[in-house]
Amino acid sequence: MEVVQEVLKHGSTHSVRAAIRSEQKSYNLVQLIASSLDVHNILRNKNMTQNVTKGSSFKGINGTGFLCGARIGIVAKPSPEFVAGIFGTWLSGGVAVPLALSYPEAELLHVMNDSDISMILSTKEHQDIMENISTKCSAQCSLLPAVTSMPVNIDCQEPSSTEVTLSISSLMAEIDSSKEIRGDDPALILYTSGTTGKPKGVVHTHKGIVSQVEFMPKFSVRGVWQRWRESYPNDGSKNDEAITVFTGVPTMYTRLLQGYDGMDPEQQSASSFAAKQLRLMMCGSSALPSPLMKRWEEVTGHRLLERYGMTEFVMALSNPLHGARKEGTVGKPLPRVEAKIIMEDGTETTSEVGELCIRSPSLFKEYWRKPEVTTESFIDGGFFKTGDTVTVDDEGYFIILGRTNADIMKVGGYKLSALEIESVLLQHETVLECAILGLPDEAYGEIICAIVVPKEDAKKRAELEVKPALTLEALTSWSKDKLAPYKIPTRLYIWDSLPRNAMGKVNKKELKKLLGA
Ligand SMILES: Nc1ncnc2c1ncn2[C@@H]1O[C@H](COP(=O)(O)OP(=O)(O)OP(=O)(O)O)[C@@H](O)[C@H]1O
Repeated sequence: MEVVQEVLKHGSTHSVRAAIRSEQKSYNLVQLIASSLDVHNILRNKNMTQNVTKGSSFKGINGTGFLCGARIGIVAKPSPEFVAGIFGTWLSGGVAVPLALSYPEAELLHVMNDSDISMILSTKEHQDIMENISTKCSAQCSLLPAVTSMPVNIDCQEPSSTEVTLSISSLMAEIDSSKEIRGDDPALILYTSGTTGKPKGVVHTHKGIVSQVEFMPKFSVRGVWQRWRESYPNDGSKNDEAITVFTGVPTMYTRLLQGYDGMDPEQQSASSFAAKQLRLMMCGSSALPSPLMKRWEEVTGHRLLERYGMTEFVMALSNPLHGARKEGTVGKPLPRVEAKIIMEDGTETTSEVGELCIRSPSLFKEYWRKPEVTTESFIDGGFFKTGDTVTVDDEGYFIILGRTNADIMKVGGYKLSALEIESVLLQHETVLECAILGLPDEAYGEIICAIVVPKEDAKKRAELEVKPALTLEALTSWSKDKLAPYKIPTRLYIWDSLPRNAMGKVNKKELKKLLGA
């Protein structure tokens, strides 16, 4: 209940102000909370209380709220309905499981079966698909009610303060009547990207969520550039609802640059101008290669602020807002986050290479139904072992060398970081994207394999000349003065694209299996 109570507290003071803007409409907290209560009533009227008590198809955990911690799947694009769906679930004592629309059916079913979803709440546009899928995992389905938006001209029809106080207190009365939900109870199960195996359900508590906020819009290259240009037309004016902060994953910035390169000079200039006006641009979720960071700065004037996070604790390390944003690093621990590096022998280091361990107020509670994995993931003192190999520079900025079991290659006695080699190859004029992985080898333990996606113009040239866009010989000779001899790839594949998951990450474990076979 803690999260909802926090929202209600804000609702009492900021209820008439817009809390969310979506597709040119605004929604205030009273509207969101009222809609959450509708969701609460839908859940209540579905006879779920009875099901929980009888222990039938409805599987609850703990004894909190009338849903007793049953899992409710939420299927909606980023919208007020999504937020109301989550709040409604929490008001009812349920655990919300956001289901990504970009997941293929098999992955969606994995998540639904793994988290044992009792009910799916979806918006109308996804109703048919979800009703079909729900039959395959015996979940019930219901529609998320549309949230009423604020009148366009809020000055004319602003609700009176009495109306607002009444709305808030009647909502409070409803909520207080449900069983108590504690800060330590599960609130949300987020699934990891599945970069290194099947996605795991990460359980976050009400208390953990109160310590942070997050929102992620749908991504479209043309849409993003257009939104920035509309925000800041190059006559120097500024739109009232201008975007001021943008955050994305490295693949998004690569795609945005591709989109930029395809524009005519006039549109390029309008786009650069608009992007320059934003206050801040951030990047995270996978390594931001230096060439990409530099090119982005040339085009938009923004030195991307790189951060490091995981589903398990959301954000932990960050370059500073004010101060040096150092390329190739993810900065230092955020306030109230503690980070330490543990070497293979279990000792702590402040300068060597080792595994990053994090302790933070936003740390998750456990992996869903994986008690052994949960136990193995923590060390004494409640520090979480991230599985990432890192080091620190002499100013205390953390450098991510990669996932220990996917990005760290053991080649003839050397431990090499795939991320470091990828960052160098991206400087090659032909290379648009690349992935480096270690393939098993009898003599060396592993050999370095590069998969390269060539840039469009290089691809076209190669097709015309009927030869590969890049050869291993050419890459080797180009790499000689940039990489130590033992870091130069000895196998090269040229592909049209890299298989990426919903977060834009490459599953190297899968690729290794594929190429090893
Ligand atoms: N700025 C960054 N630089 C390099 N790597 C990063 C950065 N930010 C996040 N990461 C990587 O992303 C991981 C966290 O991503 P996420 O929680 O989505 O799980 P995943 O590792 O992609 O998938 P799974 O845990 O299912 O295998 C981190 O452990 C780290 O490897």
